[in-house]
Amino acid sequence: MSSPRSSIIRFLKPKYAPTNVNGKEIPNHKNSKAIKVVNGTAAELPFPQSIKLSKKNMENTIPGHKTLDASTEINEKLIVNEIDETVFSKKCPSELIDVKDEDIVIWVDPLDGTTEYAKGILDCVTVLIGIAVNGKAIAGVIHQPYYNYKIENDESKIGRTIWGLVGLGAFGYKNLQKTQAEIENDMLNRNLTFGKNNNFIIASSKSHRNKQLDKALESLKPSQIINAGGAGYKSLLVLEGQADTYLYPSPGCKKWDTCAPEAIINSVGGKLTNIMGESYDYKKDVMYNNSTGVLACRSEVLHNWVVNNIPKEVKKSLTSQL
Ligand SMILES: Nc1ncnc2c1ncn2[C@@H]1O[C@H](COP(=O)(O)O)[C@@H](OP(=O)(O)O)[C@H]1O
Ligand SMILES: [Mg+2]
Repeated sequence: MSSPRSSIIRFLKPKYAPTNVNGKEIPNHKNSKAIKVVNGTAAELPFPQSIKLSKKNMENTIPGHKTLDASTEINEKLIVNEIDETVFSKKCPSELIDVKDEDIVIWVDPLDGTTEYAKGILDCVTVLIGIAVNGKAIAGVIHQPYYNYKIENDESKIGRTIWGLVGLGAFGYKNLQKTQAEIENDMLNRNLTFGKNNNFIIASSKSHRNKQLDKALESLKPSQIINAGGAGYKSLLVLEGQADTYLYPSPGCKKWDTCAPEAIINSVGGKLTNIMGESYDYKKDVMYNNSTGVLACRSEVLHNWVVNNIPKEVKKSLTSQL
């Protein structure tokens, strides 16, 4: 049997993946001169220099708008050489041990929550690294470089890294301390009903609001709506139970926004798909846009309910644009 070090799990350790981008490498937002705001979006950000990618990564496919290609010179100082042995202390699921490099595609968003970053709303900023095998989101890293920045003066305590692997679980986040059966039962007990006021919380876009979203919210009638920036951040709200659902019934999110969140949420028993309940394909030649929206829930029961209760005209408006 192959050693776990030759398996997919090696991408989740700092040596080969930018999992260890800590607050020190992310420029101090207040002193950064590199930000210009163009049409509400930050341009000329000091990324991707702050992402550490080893040359080894370059042998895999890393599609994306803000990513590096194989010819890019990488500053040696940015390459992480230390090994995080805690990752290797976990057992790689047997079906992933012998995955071939050519079947792996890595989707990187070096800065998710761009609009919020430009506005200084720093909790929402994440670095996303999603690993797909044969088109399926299998493993992911969400790094939140400014986590705790409002309450913590000690720089070493600012920032955190959450990672997950389907078949193994997720690590580095505040676990709900409930079994998946308890989470599912809790949702069943809420008796969600179409068009009635329902006891659940939806997180959705702060900076990309639109008619489809408003229409869906009108029908689902959640008890609370959290408007927050970033696909990574909203996925963390779902992972940690601050929101029950992340819903974005609109095109705009890209594969690099959802690959890592999908893998992490799926790895704990939740589900991230398009609004029809279908998983996205993360092969290297796919369209970058997630044109049929995003729906993530920590509970599969809730996920099914939302899929079945998103108004037909909202679904139609997305599929008719394909
Ligand atoms: N209508 C739209 N146009 C462009 N990008 C969009 C978009 N809707 C969502 N996105 C992208 O999806 C991610 C999550 O969006 P939101 O914060 O609105 O939920 C953001 O990634 P980036 O911040 O990496 O650009 C954002 O740019
Ligand atoms: Mg993004």
